[in-house]
Amino acid sequence: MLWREDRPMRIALLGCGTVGGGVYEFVQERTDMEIAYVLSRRPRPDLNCPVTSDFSRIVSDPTVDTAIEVMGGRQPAYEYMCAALRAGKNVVTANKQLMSERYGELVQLARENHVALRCSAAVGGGIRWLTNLESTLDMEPVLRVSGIMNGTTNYILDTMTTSGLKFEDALRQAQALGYAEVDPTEDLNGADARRKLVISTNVAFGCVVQEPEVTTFGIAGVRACDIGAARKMHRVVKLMASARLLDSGDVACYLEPAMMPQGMHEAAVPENFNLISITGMHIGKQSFYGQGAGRFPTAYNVMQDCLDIRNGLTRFYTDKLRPARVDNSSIMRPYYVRVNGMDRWLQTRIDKMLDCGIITTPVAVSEIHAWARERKLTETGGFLASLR
Ligand SMILES: NC(=O)C1=CN([C@@H]2O[C@H](COP(=O)(O)OP(=O)(O)OC[C@H]3O[C@@H](n4cnc5c(N)ncnc54)[C@H](OP(=O)(O)O)[C@@H]3O)[C@@H](O)[C@H]2O)C=CC1
Ligand SMILES: N[C@@H](CC=O)C(=O)O
Repeated sequence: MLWREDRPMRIALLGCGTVGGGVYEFVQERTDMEIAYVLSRRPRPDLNCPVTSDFSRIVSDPTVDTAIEVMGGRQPAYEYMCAALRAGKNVVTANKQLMSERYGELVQLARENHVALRCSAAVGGGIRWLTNLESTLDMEPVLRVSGIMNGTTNYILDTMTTSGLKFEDALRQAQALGYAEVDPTEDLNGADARRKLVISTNVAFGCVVQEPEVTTFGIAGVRACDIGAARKMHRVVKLMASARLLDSGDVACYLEPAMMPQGMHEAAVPENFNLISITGMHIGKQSFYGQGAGRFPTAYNVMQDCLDIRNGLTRFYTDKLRPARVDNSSIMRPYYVRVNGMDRWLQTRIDKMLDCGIITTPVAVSEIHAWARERKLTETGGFLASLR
């Protein structure tokens, strides 16, 4: 690691949009850090530091000790992160897409080059979730992680529930507030939360699971009648991520809407907030709560990672990279299902008819997700949610 205590930490800021702009502002107020470069593909007369579109200038500058990647997307972010790690620079990133898809490879690369790789803002926005998970792991095995991991969808579900806002209007507001991904379908179809779940699962259980194995159902199909059906059962619809270590060493790992009983903490999570919980062997359940998206909360988490590095941290959250499979066949739950037209599979699983949907008898997560995929449930205007 190139950190030297006799001068400020010299940061290359790769991307200066919602999150990067927040980091830029925070650094202006400090003397222990400075922005050596902003990488931008267009002129930025608003910035008071060197701006370049040439990444090779950054990576070859030995005075830069830390690269903050807040550009997002796969390329060129992946290429730049790898080059920075190989050049012996610490990397702090908020990029859940890359950290999920390239997890083992990036962790290994950081290890080989003896530099820190931190991605706290990639899960939970402003919540110090991954660092708390790391601390727990120093003490005892983690058995489960679960919670609300996407600010945009929580904002949509919450405003539909509490203010009766229409889905489209709630999404527009979430976008205007800077919560949504560049392509908001990644929030709505669960892809964004799945990435966060994969990173959390890998860190929690010291494993590497493959993203496509994590069965996912998003909230793109949710309608006011689904919110109403939940309310009649004294429940609230939330998008829940869940992972559990199985006796076999594999993991149950899935993302789906859930109707949470009104008394549960998850049911009360408002706006863009996230709530993520660990279940440890001795501590039981511990939850972490805060804004899951937005400029300053996310930039705060990036800054905290930089401070950890400045204080001498040189590693990732775990060094265990054990390959694991996903197996969701042993988790059984009743589900609320609203579908356009009954079929044989669903017919045999009806427990209760509601005004606008049905409640099933307990069904395995793997089975109902496979059915929903085959039925193209979202595409045909349907919806499902487990009953917790
Ligand atoms: N927004 C949020 O609440 C959160 C975001 N994140 C993650 O943080 C990352 C950044 O998100 P966010 O700030 O919202 O995104 P923005 O789109 O607001 O900002 C991205 C910035 O990166 C720049 N950029 C993109 N591609 C390139 C490139 N090839 N070369 C140089 N600059 C480039 C863009 O430049 P230009 O202005 O020219 O388009 C823009 O300034 C993403 O990985 C996202 O998933 C994580 C947690 C929360
Ligand atoms: N689009 C994401 C941003 C933060 O990760 C979200 O809404 O949670």
